[in-house]
Amino acid sequence: MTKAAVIGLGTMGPGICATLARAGLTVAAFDLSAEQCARAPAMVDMATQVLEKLGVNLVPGGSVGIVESLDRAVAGADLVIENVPEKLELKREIFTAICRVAGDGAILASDTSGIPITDIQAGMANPGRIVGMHWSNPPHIIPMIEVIAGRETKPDTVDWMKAFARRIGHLPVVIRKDVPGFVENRVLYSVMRECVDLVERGVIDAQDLDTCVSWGIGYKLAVVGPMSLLDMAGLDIYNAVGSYLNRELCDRADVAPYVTERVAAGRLGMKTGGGIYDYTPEGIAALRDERARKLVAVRRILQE
Ligand SMILES: NC(=O)C1=CN([C@@H]2O[C@H](COP(=O)(O)OP(=O)(O)OC[C@H]3O[C@@H](n4cnc5c(N)ncnc54)[C@H](O)[C@@H]3O)[C@@H](O)[C@H]2O)C=CC1
Ligand SMILES: Cc1ncc(C(=O)O)c(C(=O)O)c1O
Repeated sequence: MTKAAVIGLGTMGPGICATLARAGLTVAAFDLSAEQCARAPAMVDMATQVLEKLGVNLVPGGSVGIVESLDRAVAGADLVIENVPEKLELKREIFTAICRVAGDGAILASDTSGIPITDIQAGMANPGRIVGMHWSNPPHIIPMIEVIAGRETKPDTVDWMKAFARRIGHLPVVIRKDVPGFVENRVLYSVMRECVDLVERGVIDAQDLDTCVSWGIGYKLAVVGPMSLLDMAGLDIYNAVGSYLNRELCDRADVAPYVTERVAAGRLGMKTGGGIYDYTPEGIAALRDERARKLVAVRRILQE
């Protein structure tokens, strides 16, 4: 397999392109926005530099080209990765367009954060080749990729995706049931819901919460996974603490005003210069560099 198509060049697309090219693939990328297409080459270069620092397997000959249409990107591709916004109807529109152009043998993947693959593939041509390929941000640094089969996904497609993830130097995890949010985001969003609730209720301020979690459970979980941590702490401890604490945890089914109010005000975070914290363009560049450097250093240790 040599050609991949990446549809969508926002937060995730450029890092995915760089990772594929690093593995020797010819990548054709497309985004509806001319502005995103214009900024993409610099973002791909930044990710490529990080991959060089990581020393991730280099297969010579890879490249990334930005093309002028989805059809041009998808034509002749062995793998297509959809990376458009998290809206089911939009993703279905994109997959319908992809299926019109893609070869019968092409694998069609969605980087959806948690929309069931079954819902994306329903009614599509040759749905057995459609699979979830959920990367984590930043995609060129975080190696774990969730592989999710929808109801109609062929087992061969899952096997292919597992092997492909390894081929590009990543770590595939097969999610056995096509549940909303899969696994990573169900865990992440339960943590995020509790964190937002604690800050919103004034139990702790945002900066101290980040310190508490990053240097506490975040640091520990990077080395000791949750199931192993239960054995390390003792299931009796979990049993005792959970017996009174579980009923106290945030269980809201909606999104906290702490978030919805900021979204309504256009304060989306780094992408708008401010969200929970405020940022300057220089500060964002410095943060991105520092975070990439630290993530690379931690990944090197964790891979020992
Ligand atoms: N941001 C994150 O941390 C992660 C996001 N994801 C998922 O990946 C997908 C993409 O997420 P982001 O990159 O963050 O979104 P984004 O909003 O940053 O980028 C989406 C890109 O898609 C483009 N686009 C919109 N409609 C299009 C169309 N019809 N044809 C071609 N391009 C189109 C937009 O111009 C934009 O550049 C979403 O499903 C998201 O849930 C997955 C893992 C992590
Ligand atoms: C806030 C948030 N939401 C979704 C994702 C994802 O994995 O889809 C991430 C991420 O870190 O990748 C995220 O931070």
